[in-house]
Amino acid sequence: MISCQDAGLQNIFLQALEQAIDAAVITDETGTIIFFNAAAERLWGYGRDEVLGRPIGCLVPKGDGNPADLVVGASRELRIRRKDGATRWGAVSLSRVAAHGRTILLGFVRDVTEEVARREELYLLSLVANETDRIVIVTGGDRRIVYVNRAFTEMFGYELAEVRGRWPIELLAGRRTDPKVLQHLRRRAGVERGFHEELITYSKSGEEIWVSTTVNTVLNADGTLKNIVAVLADITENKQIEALQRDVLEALAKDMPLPEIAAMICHRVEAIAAGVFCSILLVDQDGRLRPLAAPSLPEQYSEALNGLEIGPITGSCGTAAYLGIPVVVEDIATDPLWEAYKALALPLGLAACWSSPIKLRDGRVAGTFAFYFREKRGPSPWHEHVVNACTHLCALAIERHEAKTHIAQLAYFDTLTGLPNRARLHQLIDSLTHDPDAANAPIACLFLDIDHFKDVNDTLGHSTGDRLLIEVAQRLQNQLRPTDAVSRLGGDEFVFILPDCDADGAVAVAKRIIDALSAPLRVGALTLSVSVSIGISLYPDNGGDKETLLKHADAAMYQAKGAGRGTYRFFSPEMNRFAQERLILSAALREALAQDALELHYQPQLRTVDGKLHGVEALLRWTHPTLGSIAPERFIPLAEESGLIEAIGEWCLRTTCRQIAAWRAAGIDIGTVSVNLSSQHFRKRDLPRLIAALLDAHDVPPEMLTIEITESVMMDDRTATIETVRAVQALGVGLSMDDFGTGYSSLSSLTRLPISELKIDRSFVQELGQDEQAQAATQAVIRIGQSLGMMVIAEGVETEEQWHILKALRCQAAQGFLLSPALPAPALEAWLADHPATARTASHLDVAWSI
Ligand SMILES: Nc1nc2c(ncn2[C@@H]2O[C@@H]3COP(=O)(O)O[C@H]4[C@@H](O)[C@H](n5cnc6c(=O)[nH]c(N)nc65)O[C@@H]4COP(=O)(O)O[C@H]3[C@H]2O)c(=O)[nH]1
Repeated sequence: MISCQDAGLQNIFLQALEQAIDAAVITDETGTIIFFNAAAERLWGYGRDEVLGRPIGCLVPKGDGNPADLVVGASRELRIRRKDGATRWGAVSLSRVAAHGRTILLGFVRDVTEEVARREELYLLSLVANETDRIVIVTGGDRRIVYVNRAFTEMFGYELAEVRGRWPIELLAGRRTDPKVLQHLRRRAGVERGFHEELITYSKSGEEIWVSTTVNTVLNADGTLKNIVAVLADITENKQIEALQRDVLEALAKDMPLPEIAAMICHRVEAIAAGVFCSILLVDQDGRLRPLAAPSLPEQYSEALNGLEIGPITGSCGTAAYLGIPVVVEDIATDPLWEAYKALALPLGLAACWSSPIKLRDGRVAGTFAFYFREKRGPSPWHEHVVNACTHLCALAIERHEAKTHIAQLAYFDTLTGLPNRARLHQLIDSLTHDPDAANAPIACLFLDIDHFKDVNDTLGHSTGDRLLIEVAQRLQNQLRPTDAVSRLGGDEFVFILPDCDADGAVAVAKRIIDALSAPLRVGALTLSVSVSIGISLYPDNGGDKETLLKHADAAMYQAKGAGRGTYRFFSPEMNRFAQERLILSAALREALAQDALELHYQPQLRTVDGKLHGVEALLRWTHPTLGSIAPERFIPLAEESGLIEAIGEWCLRTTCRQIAAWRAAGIDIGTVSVNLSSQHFRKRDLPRLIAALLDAHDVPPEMLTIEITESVMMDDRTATIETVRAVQALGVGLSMDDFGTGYSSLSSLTRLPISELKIDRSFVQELGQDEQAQAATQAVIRIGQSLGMMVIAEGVETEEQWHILKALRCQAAQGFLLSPALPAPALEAWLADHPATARTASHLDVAWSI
């Protein structure tokens, strides 16, 4: 107990201690509690009776030490253990009092639990602000910086002291900062809560940093601005990748060549990912690596990889391409994948290589994208991020390149033979004739046409024709010097362009080509012999531009054809006239058809047995207003080439039907009328319908019409042709085989189609009486035709002798100048009137030679 000489004063002191706001605890020198005021009772939750006489240690949690050991005079915080088990914090100030030979310890304790908690919270918050990678900037209500965190200092290089009081935007914005974004920031900061912007900022040293910023506004209770809190993240690398993506897409849109795009990707990636050497390789169709870009690797390294076959243990790239998965080699020196190749990489200081396959949308591995490192290591997540973006970009670029190549292939190359096409040929001639280095150097242009190709197409079918063209193209290509080019213009026409080649050189090449093609070609199961006709024109003498050069070579080619085929001819000015004439004729023929200026003449066919009329052959005549009469042998091939032949055939059929109807109406018995149709008509399935409609429209009995077909129709084994011929025959119309014996057809093939009539070609007839073999051949044709139940008619009978021989050979009918040329309808009628002996009798149809 405290004793005091002045009991009154003692009492005052005790009252003061008792009523103190802070808890007051007094212990004696042994640490035993001798005083515990009311505030202490509240703080600890103990009544004083429960603690007086107990050691002071009972007031703090076990293990926190003895409060009596606290330094006297200093203020300390210690934990308080309350009676209810809760813990609170108290700030203790301790005094030692010595009087009357006794020493006591007086401790005042203030409850600071809330303060400690707030301080802890602040400490944690400061951790958040300072230990994060995010940059934090806080401004006051005047928008000037009051706080920046450690990340800010690390990123921008400014200490808090340097930036305090400055405006953040003015501090960080710079040359390339988007002014619009700055304007947004100024307008929204301090007004809106939680908005984002991305902008370029600048560090103290001037380094450009892309940041994404989130800005929050803190207001006072009265709504005035208290703080602005901006949290920034460095997105420079993402932005760099985005920029790279954008630039690659732009480059693609601008049609930048693939190697340039690849080099750009490498350069940019090396700038983003420091210490990396980039390499992009392509995988070709044979599974071989082809360097595309590796701008920072020595050229000889890329060259060494060129042509390397991909496989399961082929370094990083060859293996990645082979397996289709990324391959990480952290140590080239020891990794088995590099065993065979490390000697290439190690001397260059390349220690590690990580390669990823570039996969296209169809799953095909088109190439590899690789990172080489100088130290042994694998990729970081950031590297992976870059590579993911880049393999995607590379795939896009390669796909685009392939699509472009394919389009160019379609646009500039013939799909059948793979040779350059006409468009490419034009480009080539232009580039040669416009090359200032090769000014006036002669260029030879060789125009090739396969002889009788049409017959192959018509008789053996288009697929055989196509395969023949492929074989021919192959042989032609084998004749090329490295500087020469051969292209296919279409059909069976090929053009050679021989730079720096004079007339002698052109002859040598022409001969070589003719030779090369003279050996039989195997086309599937067939062996075919082909020959070519070649026209030669020379630049600049025969033409100073591509059109003229080609036109003149074409004209020369026609001369080569005319000279017996299988040979070559040089262009001469006369040929030009000939070629022009062909053009003029073609246009004039079209006009004649449109203006109904063509005519049909009819040549009588008489039976040899009694001289009576068997029928007539309708033959086309064209008289040009200035050029005069033009022979069908000139204009029919033109019509076939220009596609006019179909319309001409239709016109002939219509005119014939109309004429038959007119004769029938006039009571003139003309027998059958033969109309010549080209093989092209039989490829149209609507021919039977057309004939049926014309017969019907003019009320012509089908047996009065005979269609003359050529051997090429008979040999055409296309289903469409065979079906059309059969459908025409099914109408009741006769089918006559024209010019028999002049082409490829064999007698046995006669049975394939429902032929009712055979015409012996006039080349046989003209030899009758002079050549025994011709007579034997004619006889054989007559016999076989008749044995197949066909009518046999001889063409081109010009002499009595021929007529008598044919009669003796029992050829049933004949036509020819001896009897009558082809005549216009009125003239024919007059001829018939003048030759009453030819008049048909009712029984004559039954008369036929039999063998
Ligand atoms: N040397 C000689 N020739 C004679 C004699 N008798 C008739 N000729 C001619 O021989 C040709 C017979 O016609 P082709 O063999 O069908 O040969 C025809 C035929 O293949 C074709 N042609 C004629 N008209 C047409 C037609 O309307 N359409 C089609 N597609 N071709 C036609 O043109 C070829 C030639 O017709 P044209 O010049 O009219 O020539 C006709 C005719 O005038 C004679 O005694 N001696």
